Amino acid sequence: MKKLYINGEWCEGTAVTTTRSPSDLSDTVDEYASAGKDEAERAIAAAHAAAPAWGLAGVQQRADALDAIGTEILARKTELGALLAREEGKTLPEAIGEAARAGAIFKFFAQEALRVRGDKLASVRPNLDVDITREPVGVVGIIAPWNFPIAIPAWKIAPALAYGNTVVFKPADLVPGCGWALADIISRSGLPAGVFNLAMGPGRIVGEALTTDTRVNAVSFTGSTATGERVLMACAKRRAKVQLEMGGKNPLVVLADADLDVAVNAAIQGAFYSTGQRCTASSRLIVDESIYSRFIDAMTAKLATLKVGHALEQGIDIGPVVDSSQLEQDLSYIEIAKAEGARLAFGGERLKRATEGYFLNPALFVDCEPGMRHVREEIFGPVASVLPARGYEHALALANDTEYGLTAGICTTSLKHATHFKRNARAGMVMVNVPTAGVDYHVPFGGTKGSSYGSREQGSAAVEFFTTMKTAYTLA
Ligand SMILES: NC(=O)C1=CN([C@@H]2O[C@H](COP(=O)(O)OP(=O)(O)OC[C@H]3O[C@@H](n4cnc5c(N)ncnc54)[C@H](OP(=O)(O)O)[C@@H]3O)[C@@H](O)[C@H]2O)C=CC1
Ligand SMILES: O=C(O)CCC(=O)C(=O)O
Repeated sequence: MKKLYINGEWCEGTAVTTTRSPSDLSDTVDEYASAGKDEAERAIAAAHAAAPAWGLAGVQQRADALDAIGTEILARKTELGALLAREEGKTLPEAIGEAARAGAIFKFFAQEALRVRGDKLASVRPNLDVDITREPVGVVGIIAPWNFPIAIPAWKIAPALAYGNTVVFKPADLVPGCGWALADIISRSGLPAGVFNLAMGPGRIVGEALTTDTRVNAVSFTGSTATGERVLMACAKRRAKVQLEMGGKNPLVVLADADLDVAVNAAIQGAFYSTGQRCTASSRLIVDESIYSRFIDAMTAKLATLKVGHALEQGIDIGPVVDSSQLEQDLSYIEIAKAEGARLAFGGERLKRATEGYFLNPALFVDCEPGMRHVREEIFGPVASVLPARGYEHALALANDTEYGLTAGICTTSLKHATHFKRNARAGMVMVNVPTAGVDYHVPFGGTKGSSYGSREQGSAAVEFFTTMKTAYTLA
């Protein structure tokens, strides 16, 4: 059984979680210790005790530890990718790519640790100097989702440690294996005891402890809107710093002048790769009516060539849905869409394969209307809705007609429309002729409206969340 990591030691939990591969329910991935209230409390206490010394540790020590973590992840990316594919159901190439991304993130923040800047200004009063410096926030609680079980923890843990904070990390209960593997690597990086702690366990116990315990100074969360709001309320009540990345209902606009191959590739990758289980997925395809039928024909032809199957099998394009409740959610939205009058142009049915798993044929709904539930609500599966648009202005209005604002994409050969869309799409990230999903690791990530709350993650923007400013006045 894989254990919890608290105060530099591997320890038992109060329960055991057994995980199975969504590609093959007879394949038991492993058994993991699950923290109860006591272990969550011990992890928080360890991070709290370690915070003052780590906050004052030299930046070289932080940079060395992060670089060592990044090096080991990169050296073992194939093995980590195989674990990820087996546990979460992403295809092997996607999973290896995610592991490599996590390694690159640790290496990026190893360098960022050396670049924390301050400022020095003349005072408005005589004989005074003013210094502005950044300090660690203290103890950071990290609550991660299942859909990027290595990369998302990496982009929260790496900046937290780089800027001198201590960490209690709670992976999603569906994917403790990836969280454990990351913790195992971190445990060998030379960090002092208590600086990093792994508390696998249920959200309602470990997650709640992180959001309500006054010793946790900041919480970084990615997951559903409902849980995000709960986390926000608990943190706001005790004035803890909080950062939320939640849902998306991302539009991909395809204009009349788009290169059809580019548009179809962007739509297929953005909507269906990673089984559509990405907050950046293009779940709304908004297509100019003059190329509407050509686009749908090309999409259905391409969809018919995609292979859905076991995540570890060679040549598979789309792995299984992560678990039975996500599959139920996907299937129920497929029924809702049919009942709403959308036309199912492709897929939508459960598929049988050699192993028993949660395989779903990607679903493409066409002739959708903006008010339909499946067009407005996040499904988080391989289901996309096509809406016809009457020209650019109408397409932009449809794109912005959502309570979310994570990513927005456009396929066009017109510089004028691409430039206008970049300025006017109400989203935190805008893509031109590339899929809405799949982002770089060294630039800010986050959305507007209902998708995000708090300052941006990733890149040099991460310093905002993981540090606090101090202004010092000195008599010269
Ligand atoms: N935007 C995104 O990136 C993601 C969005 N989602 C959306 O969320 C839906 C449900 O997925 P699900 O995994 O259940 O998402 P959740 O929001 O429930 O889970 C995200 C994280 O929050 C934890 N958590 C659960 N309850 C609490 C709580 N009361 N306090 C603090 N933390 C808590 C979870 O722990 P535990 O796993 O133990 O429950 C997990 O680590 C999906 O269908 C999808 O729509 C899901 C994943 C990512
Ligand atoms: O699209 C990506 O690269 C990142 C997506 C993501 O962070 C998410 O789905 O939670």
